[in-house]
Amino acid sequence: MSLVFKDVTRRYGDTLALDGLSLDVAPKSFTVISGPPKSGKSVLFRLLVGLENPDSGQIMLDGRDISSDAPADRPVGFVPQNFALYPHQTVAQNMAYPLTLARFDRAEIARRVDRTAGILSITHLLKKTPDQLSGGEKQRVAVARGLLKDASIFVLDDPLVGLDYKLRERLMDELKGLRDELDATFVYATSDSLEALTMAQHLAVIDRGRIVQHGEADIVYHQPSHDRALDLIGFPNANLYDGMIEGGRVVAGPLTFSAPAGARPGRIRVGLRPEHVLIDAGAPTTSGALALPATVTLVENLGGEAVVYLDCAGHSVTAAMPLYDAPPPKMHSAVTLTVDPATILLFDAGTGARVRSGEPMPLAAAQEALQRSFGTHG
Ligand SMILES: Nc1ncnc2c1ncn2[C@@H]1O[C@H](COP(=O)(O)OP(=O)(O)OP(=O)(O)O)[C@@H](O)[C@H]1O
Repeated sequence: MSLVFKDVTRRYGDTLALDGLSLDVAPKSFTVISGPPKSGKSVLFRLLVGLENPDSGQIMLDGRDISSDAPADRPVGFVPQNFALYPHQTVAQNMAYPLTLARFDRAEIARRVDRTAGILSITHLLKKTPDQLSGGEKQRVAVARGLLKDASIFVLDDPLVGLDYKLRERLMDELKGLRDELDATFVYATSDSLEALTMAQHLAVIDRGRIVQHGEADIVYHQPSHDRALDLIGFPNANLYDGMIEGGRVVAGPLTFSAPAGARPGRIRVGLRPEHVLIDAGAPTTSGALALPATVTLVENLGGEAVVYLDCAGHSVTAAMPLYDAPPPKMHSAVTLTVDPATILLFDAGTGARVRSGEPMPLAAAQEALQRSFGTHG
């Protein structure tokens, strides 16, 4: 079933929660919507399940606008962010509650509860009450309740928030398996970009009520079409510097390098992923690589890799380095950073749209790209 948001706007007083948001969700995909807190994820979902109506715009299921249909008439299952289980009811009763309200017959309710409990491995919990469950088990029950509906689209609003990492990882795997089993479309919101990258087949980056980029997760990570997508997706955060193109050179933060052919002079934003900043890597192997003296200000050792924060000519630089063949540098030590200019991303300083290297983007094209990334496809 195809799901399309078309120019959807939702305002609360002075707050523009959704700002003409457009998004095509691929049928039967596992689509993750990732964005910072307050970017509009929950509001978008409340509109989709019918708890609220948009001020303008359309929500289309298989080409039909459902934005004013009653929630019960929408083939959409919902796992909300804040779930509450009724303390005096058993897990089975908690799960069954929405179906009981919708006056399903008992046999059908029992069949669905058993099936969904089986899929989520909570059959042994069905007779327990919520106070006998761990945090992870409660979350699993809440997910099960949302999946009980006979729906073709399931909406999960940050359902793993607050769980410890191991449990989250396991539940993430299970949710992906569930999508396959139910053969439905899953739309999943998270403000954790690592979780987004781990889970997503399709990734939509939301920022201030708009989709800034939508595509395969790999592409969004490696080819961000907008500086906000680079900034919001990935850990550690990307390096971003405002700078200028002048006399055929880009100067931004600690980086100075030849401007791509035909790049127009003026303001520019420059982005660099931490894994593309090499520390004491020896003589550069690529011609034109930048060699920058820097001082280590902080090292976070994550076991297999280290995140190293540096000062480079008065600018902060973050590097991520694997630790398999070298230990991390010492605090306050002087090091040399190597950066291959081919890994540096350029963005229009005004619109934030990506400027492809070697292919300067005139203003009109940049604006068009921005509209596209804020538009249906991204
Ligand atoms: N009922 C409401 N009344 C007023 N403002 C609201 C209401 N619901 C949401 N907002 C505002 O709309 C914006 C988007 O909120 P939303 O809850 O969708 O963010 P979110 O991306 O889900 O954030 P989080 O990750 O923290 O859940 C926020 O500025 C929020 O304060």
